Amino acid sequence: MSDLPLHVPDVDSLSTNVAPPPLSPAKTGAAGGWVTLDAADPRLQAVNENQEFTPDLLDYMKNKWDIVSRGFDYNVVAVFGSQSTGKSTLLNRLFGTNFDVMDEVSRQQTTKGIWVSKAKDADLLVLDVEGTDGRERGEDQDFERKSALFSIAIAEVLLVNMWENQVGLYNGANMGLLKTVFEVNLQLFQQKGSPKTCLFFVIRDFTGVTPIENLSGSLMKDLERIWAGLIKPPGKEGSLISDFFEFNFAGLPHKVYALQAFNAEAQKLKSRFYDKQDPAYTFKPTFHKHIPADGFPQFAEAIWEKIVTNRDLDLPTQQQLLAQYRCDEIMRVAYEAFAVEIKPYRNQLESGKVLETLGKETQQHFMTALEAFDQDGSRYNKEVYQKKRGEFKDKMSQALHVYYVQQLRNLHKRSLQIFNERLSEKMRGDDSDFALKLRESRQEAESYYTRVSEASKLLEADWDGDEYFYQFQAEIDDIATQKRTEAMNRVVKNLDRYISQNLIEPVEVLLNDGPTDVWKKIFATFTQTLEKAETQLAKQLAGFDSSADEIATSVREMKYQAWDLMQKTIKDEFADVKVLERLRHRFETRFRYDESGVPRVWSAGDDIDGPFTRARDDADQLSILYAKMDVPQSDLDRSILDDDRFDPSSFVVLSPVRLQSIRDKFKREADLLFVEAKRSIVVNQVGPSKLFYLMAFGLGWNELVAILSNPYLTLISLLCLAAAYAIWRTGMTRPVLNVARATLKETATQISERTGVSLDTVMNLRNSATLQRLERSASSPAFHSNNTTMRRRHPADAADAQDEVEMVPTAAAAGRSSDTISDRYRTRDA
Ligand SMILES: Nc1nc2c(ncn2[C@@H]2O[C@H](COP(=O)(O)OP(=O)(O)OP(=O)(O)O)[C@@H](O)[C@H]2O)c(=O)[nH]1
Repeated sequence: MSDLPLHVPDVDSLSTNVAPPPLSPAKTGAAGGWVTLDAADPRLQAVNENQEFTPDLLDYMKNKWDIVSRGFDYNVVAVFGSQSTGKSTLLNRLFGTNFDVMDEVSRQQTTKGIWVSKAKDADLLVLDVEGTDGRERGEDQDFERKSALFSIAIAEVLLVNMWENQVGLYNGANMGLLKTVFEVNLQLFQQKGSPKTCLFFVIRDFTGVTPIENLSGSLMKDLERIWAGLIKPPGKEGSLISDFFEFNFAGLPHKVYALQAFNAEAQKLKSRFYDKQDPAYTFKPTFHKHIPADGFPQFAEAIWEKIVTNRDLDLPTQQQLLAQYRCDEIMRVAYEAFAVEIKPYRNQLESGKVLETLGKETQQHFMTALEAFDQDGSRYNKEVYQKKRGEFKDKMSQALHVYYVQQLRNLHKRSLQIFNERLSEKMRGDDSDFALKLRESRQEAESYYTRVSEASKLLEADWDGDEYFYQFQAEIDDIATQKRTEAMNRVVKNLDRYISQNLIEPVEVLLNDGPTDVWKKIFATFTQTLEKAETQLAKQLAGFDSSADEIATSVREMKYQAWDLMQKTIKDEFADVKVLERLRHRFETRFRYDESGVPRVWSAGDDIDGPFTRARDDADQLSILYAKMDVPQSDLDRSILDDDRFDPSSFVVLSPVRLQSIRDKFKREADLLFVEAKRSIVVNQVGPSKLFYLMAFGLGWNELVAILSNPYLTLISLLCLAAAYAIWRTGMTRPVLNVARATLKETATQISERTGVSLDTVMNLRNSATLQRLERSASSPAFHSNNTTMRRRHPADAADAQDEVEMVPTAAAAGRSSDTISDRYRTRDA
């Protein structure tokens, strides 16, 4: 802080000591916007009309004012107020400066820009600032805001100069301007612990009618009200105006009409700036900005730069405000009409429709609304109008963008539908050329999407629908992959069908025939089928744009699946029952039929044991043949052998234990068939002997003669013979015998009822005798020599055997082929 001299120069002497300042027109002829003064003039234009900061401040502070070496011992005061309110006069009076004072006659603005000078006899920098509300700048408040903010930021004391009659006025007292300045100052320069600034209100032409306390109270109310309305930055929301400012007030009487009083009050006021002992001394240490004097030029320049580049000060003029208000109003009306016009599209779009003419129609509504806005809005401030026009276009564009997005969503669904429909049409029942069909369907769907989405755009807008299109493409990719997989599965399934048709039946036939090279033939069939299937698969997969790798993998998989199918087929075919059936079939074919395929009817003396042994051994050999796939594994396709799932043990079809079990079962069945054959001989042998006929003839001679000698009996006998012949000739023998049997049965029933003997006993007399004979035959040594494993039969088996004996001649008589053997087995099993 400078030690200002205790002597306060007399204001009158100051005014007389200072040479009258030249009028401004004489000082404004310099180039580059700077006002040049002669070298002796100690004033400097710190900021010119172009808002440029002087490069000479340091030079002035050093060479002209000798203040640069004062460290912190200097002060800064600035003035703020409306134009031509005597600011420069006040400064000159108080601080002995020689700022320009307005010419009374022309009454034109004097101070332009910001001027700085040093106070006489004090280390005090004084800033004279261009007045506010000047007619020269009109509505452009830009500079006055910046200069006021600059003054508050760098000065410890800001003299707010105003006429007494301006107190209480909002604009007249520059309250609006101060509000803006406070707001920006708070944002830009006020930190926690920042020094306060003194706002020193100097009421000019003060009459004293209203005491200064009342005027100051009124001003404070206004100031607190505008402070309350400030937009305060975060952290300072609850701050008070007194946190940043202190306030002083002083009244100066009319300079012309009360000159003496003016001089006296000016002298007192001056004392408050010069005399530290004055109780009302103004420059308190708390106001000092703590900038050393040699850094002040840089500090002031930096502050100015920050202010001129701050956008918050770009506030509108009255014209602009009016234009804003009117344009907003015009925009509101135009937008309402526009909203009504476009509303119907919303409902249609929300119902999922694709509106192919959406872009064209909304464009028309857009242009109509814009024209309505232009018609009225264009009459107002061009800058504001253009800005609002842009806002209006944005607003309409945003509303239509919602429609556009909904349209794209609907379009997405519709285009996918088109894709699916086209692909399904092309693929109907035909999976060939899948890739080509897919490409065509996709192209159709995509071009539809692109065409409609482009047509849905607003010409003025820069909407980007790419993201939606990519989503659409991604979904097509997913569907295409799914369809491709489905189609490929169908191809593979068809191949599976082909393979099973060409594999299962031939394998079954080969196994039934059982040639000695059965496995070789089965493998040959398998390899042949695989080769054909591979060719077919490769050909079909080529239509899917499959890579060579993909095809190779599919072929490998197909081959292994074929092998798996063959294994399953063989497993099914080698269930115990089926193997036994085949062995039995083989045995019967050899044993029951001769080489020409004619069924054998065994008669006494026939060699049964020989054919039996050969047939049984032949079937037994077949079982051994079945037990293992008798082919080298290397015959199998390499890719099957290399597959992880391949099991080398799968070549063993029947395990030794199972094989033995099947052979045992088969031998038991063969033995049974052997017994059947033996029984059939016994049955054939049963019948009346020649002796029986001779005895019957001898014993019946008398009855024959008696019949022949009696004409009636002869006639009856002849009739019986004729009837018998007729029955024989007409093939009615069996029905007649059946009738006879039924009669016999009925007779036996009657006898049983009357005699009390059981019916079974009566009916089975003949069979029991036969059975006994068979049992004896079955236990003969010849039988046992051919069947070492045969065991003694249970009586219950013997009863079964009897039924079989009766079936043999019946089957043979019906001429059934060997194919019906299994049926007979089933009958027997049941
Ligand atoms: N009535 C009255 N007139 C004054 C007073 N002080 C100065 N004037 C006159 O008012 C006119 C303007 O004075 P300036 O000091 O140039 O006013 P200013 O506010 O600096 O003007 P600008 O720099 O142009 O804004 C001059 O003709 C002064 O003689 C005052 O206290 N009362």
